[in-house]
Amino acid sequence: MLRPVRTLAPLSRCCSSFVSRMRFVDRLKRDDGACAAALQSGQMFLFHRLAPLLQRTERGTLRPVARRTSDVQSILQRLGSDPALLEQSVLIGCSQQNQAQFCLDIGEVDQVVLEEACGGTFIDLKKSFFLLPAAEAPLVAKGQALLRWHQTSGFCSATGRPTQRNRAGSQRVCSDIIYYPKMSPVVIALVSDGKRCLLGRQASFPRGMYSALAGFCDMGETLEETLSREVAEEVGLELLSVSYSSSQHWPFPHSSFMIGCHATVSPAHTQLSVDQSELEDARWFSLEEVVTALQVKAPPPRGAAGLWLPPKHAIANRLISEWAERQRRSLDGD
Ligand SMILES: NC(=O)C1=CN([C@@H]2O[C@H](COP(=O)(O)OP(=O)(O)OC[C@H]3O[C@@H](n4cnc5c(N)ncnc54)[C@H](OP(=O)(O)O)[C@@H]3O)[C@@H](O)[C@H]2O)C=CC1
Ligand SMILES: [Mg+2]
Repeated sequence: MLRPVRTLAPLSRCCSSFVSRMRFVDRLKRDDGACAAALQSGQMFLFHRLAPLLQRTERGTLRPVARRTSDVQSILQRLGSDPALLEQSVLIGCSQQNQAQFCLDIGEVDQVVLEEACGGTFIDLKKSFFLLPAAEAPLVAKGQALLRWHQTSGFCSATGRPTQRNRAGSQRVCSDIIYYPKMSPVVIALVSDGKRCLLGRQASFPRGMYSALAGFCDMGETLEETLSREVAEEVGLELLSVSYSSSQHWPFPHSSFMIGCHATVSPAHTQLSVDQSELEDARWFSLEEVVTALQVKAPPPRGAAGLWLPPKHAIANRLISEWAERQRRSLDGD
């Protein structure tokens, strides 16, 4: 059963400005002239070979550097780069101040020279993502995903000819074939037997880290079918129920659309049969273990036991936190 559990409060609070920003972005996707004009007065997030330009904050976190397009233009001129590079910029959104936001990969220019000119450091997204503010990490991830898509979609898979992009970069075209940016749908679920929750780890995860079970949707499957199949394949259990929680764009390894759910199994059928080719381990964890792990801020030291959960930016963390909160409330009789 699908049951939306998240409300859209921020939309209703600033509805008119939200509507105008969304319509503005939509117009820029459709109107190349309007998009070119918006670029001139827009904000630019720079990348170097898909690594975003970031600055360190006093608190030890990172934040993306947004430069005015005119500044980027002058920097490119000063460095002797082709000003036509700006035409490769891709629209990623609109700021609260109604300024169009773009991203651009300047991989052709020497990284160190560019960092000095722009004031920041290009840091691999895998290393920086979890140090970015929750409000800005999705924008950086979206920019990287769109730039990657353009870098790998230069040719039509039907005719072999070069594809042409619109000004916003929201599509690429070869005669009458239109290509749109691609995402892979993934279902992720926190499975519970009523008292405990099920977490698994892949051999590639950092030491001690366990997460909710996830799997890519096969062609033709519903969300519920994907989840039932993945849980059966990975841990040998049959689901009783599935409810939707929330979703997230996930940039690793490429663009996935993560659909987050809660799922239950019968408390009478909880014996795990882990497919070792997919998971290194899967276990049932008590509420107490999960609550303790949610408070752990850094990975446990080498050799130390203890559960470590995915960081806050990951939807897995949200699902685990929701489950813990619900369990706590039901124990308190709320
Ligand atoms: N944000 C979050 O909180 C979390 C995000 N995730 C993300 O969810 C994704 C899926 O989880 P995972 O358990 O690995 O998935 P699966 O259990 O589906 O296993 C991954 C395997 O599925 C195959 N596969 C099928 N379709 C695709 C596709 N479209 N793209 C890539 N591989 C595909 C590949 O196998 P083969 O190579 O043999 O073809 C791949 O190795 C991962 O990318 C992971 O980063 C996972 C957990 C938490
Ligand atoms: Mg999986």
